[in-house]
Amino acid sequence: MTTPLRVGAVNYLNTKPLIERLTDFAPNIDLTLDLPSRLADRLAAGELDVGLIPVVEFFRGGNYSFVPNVAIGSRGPVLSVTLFSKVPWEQIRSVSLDEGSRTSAALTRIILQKRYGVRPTFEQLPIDAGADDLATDAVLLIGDRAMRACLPGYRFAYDLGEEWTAWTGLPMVFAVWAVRGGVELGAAETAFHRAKEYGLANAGLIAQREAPALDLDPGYCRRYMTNIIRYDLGPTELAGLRKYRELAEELGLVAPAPRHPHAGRAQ
Ligand SMILES: C=C(O[C@@H]1C=C(C(=O)O)C=C[C@H]1O)C(=O)O
Repeated sequence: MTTPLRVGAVNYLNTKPLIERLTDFAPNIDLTLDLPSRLADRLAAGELDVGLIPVVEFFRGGNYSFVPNVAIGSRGPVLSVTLFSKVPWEQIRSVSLDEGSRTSAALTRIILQKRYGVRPTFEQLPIDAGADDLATDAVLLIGDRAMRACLPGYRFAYDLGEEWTAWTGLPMVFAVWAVRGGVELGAAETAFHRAKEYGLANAGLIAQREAPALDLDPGYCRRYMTNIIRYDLGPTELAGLRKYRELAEELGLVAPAPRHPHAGRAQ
């Protein structure tokens, strides 16, 4: 009997291609779905062995590794990470942050402070709370609810993937399959790659199946998964990841990476 591998994935449309038939490819995987922020907390608490967690939490984790070449990212607009704002960037003084997010919550702080020179106050927006009528100047939404949100009371709808790439020229990586230190993936590692390949080859079918429950157009869901979200973690995505880490470190959002005394900065 193989020991079960406790795997947690995000319950958003963008994740479906990564988990399609995952448990068929590795029957020892025990898969649960949750918010990205909660997956990160559960992985840190040792309740999961592998989690599709926000990259900022990957950096905070210390002893994690990741499944190579799999990610949730974008290059340019991402369509599902939006800062709705009543005022332009420079005038934002208060922000509500989606409870499900950690990467984009930190990204919001980074862009506000490093790109626009402002340091607003932040509060958390509970996952079930409506966002139409908040007292804060801006509200960050991610995932499926960001894709559906219209929020006519907010003058601006800033796409943070688009902002990031326009600013840095690099892709943005939001989440990776993080593996807790000491966990051996064994044959399951192949399953993560097979599931991704299978899921991406069947993005049209996934879109058709998932769209009604999301109350979204199937063609829109298909193009989101096929043309907008980037599931690879290649050299340019890794460069984007390093840039994000560097900025997050500068703001004290993650602890500085331990560096070999004689080695140059990994770049
Ligand atoms: C692009 C997205 O990436 C998500 C954003 C995350 C975050 O902000 O912490 C975490 C996981 C990703 O699934 C999205 O879901 O909209």
